Amino acid sequence: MTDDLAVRVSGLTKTYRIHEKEPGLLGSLRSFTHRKFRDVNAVQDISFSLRPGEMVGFLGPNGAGKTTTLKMLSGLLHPSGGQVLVDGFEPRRRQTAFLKGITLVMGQKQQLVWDLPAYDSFLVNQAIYEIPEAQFQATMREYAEVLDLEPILRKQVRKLSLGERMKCELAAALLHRPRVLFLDEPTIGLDVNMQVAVRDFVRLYNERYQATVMLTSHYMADVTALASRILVIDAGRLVFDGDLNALIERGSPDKTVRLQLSRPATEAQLARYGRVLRLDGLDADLQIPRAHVSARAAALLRELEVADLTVEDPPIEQVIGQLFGHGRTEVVHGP
Ligand SMILES: Nc1ncnc2c1ncn2[C@@H]1O[C@H](COP(=O)(O)OP(=O)(O)OP(=O)(O)O)[C@@H](O)[C@H]1O
Repeated sequence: MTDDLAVRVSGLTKTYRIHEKEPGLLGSLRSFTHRKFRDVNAVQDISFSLRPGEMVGFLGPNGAGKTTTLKMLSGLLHPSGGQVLVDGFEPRRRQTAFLKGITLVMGQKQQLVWDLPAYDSFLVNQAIYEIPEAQFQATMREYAEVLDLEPILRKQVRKLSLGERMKCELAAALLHRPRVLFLDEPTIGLDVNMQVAVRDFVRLYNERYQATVMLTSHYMADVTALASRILVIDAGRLVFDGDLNALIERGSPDKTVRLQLSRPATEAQLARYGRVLRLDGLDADLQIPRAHVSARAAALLRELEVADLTVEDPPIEQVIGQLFGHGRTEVVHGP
């Protein structure tokens, strides 16, 4: 089957059926005769598509359905409804050609063998994915250089730091040079330097191999650095699909203007331009509606003695929080 899209998802749904047991011994006994079930609608009727080479941030609060979606896209879970094509294949069939074209990296799970050096796990993956020796050597050289793996390749995985291990996990997961990457919290728990190393590697891989990347992360810096398009899922439903900037505009009608004054001003003076969020000596932050920012900034520069003025969007975490707060159920498409 051929498809010019890397990922095509239509009406994707996953319902988990969970067994509910009443508490206590009596509850346990009763559950033998009267089994009670409850359905959890983890993913509800979501549709979207990704073009080859696109990098997309997949955001949502805890329990929103991100991991469930990524597992269905990788063929680890069967959907309860809807259609999925990844790289032209139906993931649930887990055909060899499909598996050779994708990868799923889960920051909280590891595939490397704990008691062996990472290099041995790379050899196992070479055999599983039938990677020709020359390509294996070339890829190893490339990844070792970019991720600085040389000093850690021969150490037992259990002796590596979390960041070192994550770098090896990524290299192992990308050894077969997949075209589609599903990355579920690849930087979780890493220190800032390691987060940047992982981020840079993903960006380089995307550029070099035109790979499609779908990424979840609780670190907004990952998302803003890698993805310009964002999908937001909340309670199993897709509530936003569009440009990161459009999301910021929609989620927050205001901008923050940061001022450094060269002569003090009173709160009342500043309040003529916008809501005063902070006034600390010569430093002040004003909240100004987006549509008025240029005119008010010009007036501030004209009418007060300003040493420096910057205009900032609110933090993306705040924007997303506001979007969820609205409790939207239909997909909002950015431009
Ligand atoms: N195996 C399972 N059986 C029953 N319910 C499950 C199972 N896995 C997940 N769920 C439920 O499905 C919903 C979605 O979970 P999922 O792990 O996909 O969310 P998530 O967005 O990845 O969350 P997080 O950011 O916390 O990892 C949650 O309500 C969760 O409790």
